[in-house]
Amino acid sequence: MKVGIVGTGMVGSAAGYALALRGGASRIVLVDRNAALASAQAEDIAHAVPFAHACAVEAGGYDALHGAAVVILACGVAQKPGESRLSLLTRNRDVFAEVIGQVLAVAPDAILLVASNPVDVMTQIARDLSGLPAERVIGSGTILDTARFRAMLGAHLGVAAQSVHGYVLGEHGDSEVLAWSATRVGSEPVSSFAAQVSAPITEDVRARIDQGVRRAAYRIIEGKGATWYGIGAGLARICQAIRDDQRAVLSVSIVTPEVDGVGPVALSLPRVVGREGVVATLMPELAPDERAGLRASAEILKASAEGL
Ligand SMILES: NC(=O)C1=CN([C@@H]2O[C@H](COP(=O)(O)OP(=O)(O)OC[C@H]3O[C@@H](n4cnc5c(N)ncnc54)[C@H](O)[C@@H]3O)[C@@H](O)[C@H]2O)C=CC1
Ligand SMILES: CC(=O)C(=O)O
Repeated sequence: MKVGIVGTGMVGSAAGYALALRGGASRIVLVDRNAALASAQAEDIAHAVPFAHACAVEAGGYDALHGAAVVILACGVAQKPGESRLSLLTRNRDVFAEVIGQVLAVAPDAILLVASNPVDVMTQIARDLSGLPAERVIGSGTILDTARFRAMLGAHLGVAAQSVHGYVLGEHGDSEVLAWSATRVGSEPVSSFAAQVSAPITEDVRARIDQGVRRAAYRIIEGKGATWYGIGAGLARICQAIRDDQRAVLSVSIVTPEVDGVGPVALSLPRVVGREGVVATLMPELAPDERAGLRASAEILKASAEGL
């Protein structure tokens, strides 16, 4: 499967590297308005290939995206320390207005995989600009927040993150909702598992994990200027689900007709991802406070999109 990446800064290059290591693509094409950067990133990633899976890595102009099955959009500006994701909106909207027509001119059948922030509203913009069906314009959404939740909860419980089955819903951002009530570890509800391993989820533990997940990007950006490894791996994971028609349940963002009376709005819910993009959406059973949080998150995102 050929995967294009437009925007080859920290996120785009990390996605390319993760794709090469995981074997998520047979051909990776890097495009950036800074052509020298795209070339250098392609050459560097290509040097990881002998240690990983067979794939071709190259840089080029938009014409090199011809035949791509997925095009990752990681172009535009990123947050500075203390900045919110939503503050990037008008700047990245202008970038997408320039980029998406050029992508679709050569790769009209590609699934668009949006990473640029604020990723939910950017997904809605990409959908509007492209005219593609909603299920083929996928935002990475909370795939990263879900990974952070699983990592932190797994560490608290002393269990592999892979055995934690829980999701972060709504906005990839400040209003996101950790769906504690729908979380299981192995086959057990999280509270039952926590009691059995003597690691109870007290109010303090819950608040620490909640803030740890919600504030992760701010913390990491404060320390190293940007985040890239987690999202790079998440983008590669989504590509694998598409390439292999895995029907994997991932928390990703697409334009959704209605969430608790609010919509249409792009936000994350657990969704089944396969070759055609998102093929089904699940609404977890949530506690009343989580449900109210999800509705509030949807309202914030809808207002941001309408404010443009
Ligand atoms: N969805 C998520 O979970 C995450 C999203 N992000 C977002 O990803 C985006 C990229 O972040 P970074 O890679 O750190 O930024 P970066 O500044 O390192 O890279 C952005 C790249 O986009 C390119 N670019 C800008 N305008 C362009 C245009 N019109 N056409 C082609 N290329 C263009 C730039 O030349 C640059 O190489 C940001 O919006 C950031 O907030 C970052 C981390 C996680
Ligand atoms: C920057 C960003 O969106 C994140 O790391 O969550």
